[in-house]
Amino acid sequence: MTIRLLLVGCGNMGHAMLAGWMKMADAPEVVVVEPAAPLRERAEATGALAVADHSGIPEGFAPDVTILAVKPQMMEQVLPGYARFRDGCFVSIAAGTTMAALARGLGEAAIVRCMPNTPAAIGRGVFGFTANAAVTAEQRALVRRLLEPSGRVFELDDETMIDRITAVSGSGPAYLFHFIEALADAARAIGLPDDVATEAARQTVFGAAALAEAAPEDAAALRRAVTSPGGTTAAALDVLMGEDRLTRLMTEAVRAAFARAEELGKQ
Ligand SMILES: NC(=O)C1=CN([C@@H]2O[C@H](COP(=O)(O)OP(=O)(O)OC[C@H]3O[C@@H](n4cnc5c(N)ncnc54)[C@H](O)[C@@H]3O)[C@@H](O)[C@H]2O)C=CC1
Ligand SMILES: O=C(O)[C@@H]1CCC=N1
Repeated sequence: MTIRLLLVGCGNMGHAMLAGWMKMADAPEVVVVEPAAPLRERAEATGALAVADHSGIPEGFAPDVTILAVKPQMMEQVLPGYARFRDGCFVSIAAGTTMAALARGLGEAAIVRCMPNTPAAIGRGVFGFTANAAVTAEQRALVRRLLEPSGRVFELDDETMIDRITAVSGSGPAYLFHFIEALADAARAIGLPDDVATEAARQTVFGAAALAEAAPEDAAALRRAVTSPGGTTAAALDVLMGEDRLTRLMTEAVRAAFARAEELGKQ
């Protein structure tokens, strides 16, 4: 049976998920609500029907799943327009927005909090999700059917885990993108031509990530295989690993993201 989806908000993350769904062999029927005309056009190019607000949703469209993909700060004002779809299940992807806040806007409803990431657009996402007590086994299976083609799915039994995974995989792609920028800047700083610096940094991250996925060894073993005793890598790793510098920096960054998710939940 074709899944009927209502996607509310088709910005960066909403569109990434939409792109993933529309590549599924049994692609769902999707109605998108998005106020920005260029983003509606982009959504329609995938095969979805896009409307500017909830009053434009076709009469009789009864979504199995309503995905709430607006900014956390918008959620409170957006929810009342969708409470009428509570025969289906709701999936919020907003960082921080709590189950309690979602239930205040939607009433007694089956609600899933999910944290995706943008590589979902190419089937390489990471998703954490947690469901409230009203979500049936069928609805849970439906959510998995929607997420699994787009990446790795982790069901987490405690809502606070969603704020934690937000700080790791939700925000994580940005950390890696910044790593590429930083490596390219460092390459320029030691005199590589600009275009070589940019491409060498990008390709090194792609190659290393692909190898980390394909090789049977774990990351530590792969790192050791690059590191000749007394060689160049050891000199660089002394800087990164000395006093656990990079681990401490990553931990500080991830803690900041987690704290922000918790703060967003209190607004
Ligand atoms: N960007 C990312 O990598 C990730 C984002 N998220 C979450 O996804 C949600 C959306 O984030 P982004 O896509 O980055 O933001 P965005 O700003 O790109 O997308 C939000 C979209 O909602 C639309 N919108 C505003 N008011 C609306 C309304 N009343 N009805 C329907 N649509 C409306 C906006 O026009 C915009 O296109 C946020 O809650 C964020 O926490 C979660 C995981 C990763
Ligand atoms: O930055 C944010 O708040 C959202 C949530 C995870 C990724 N982007």
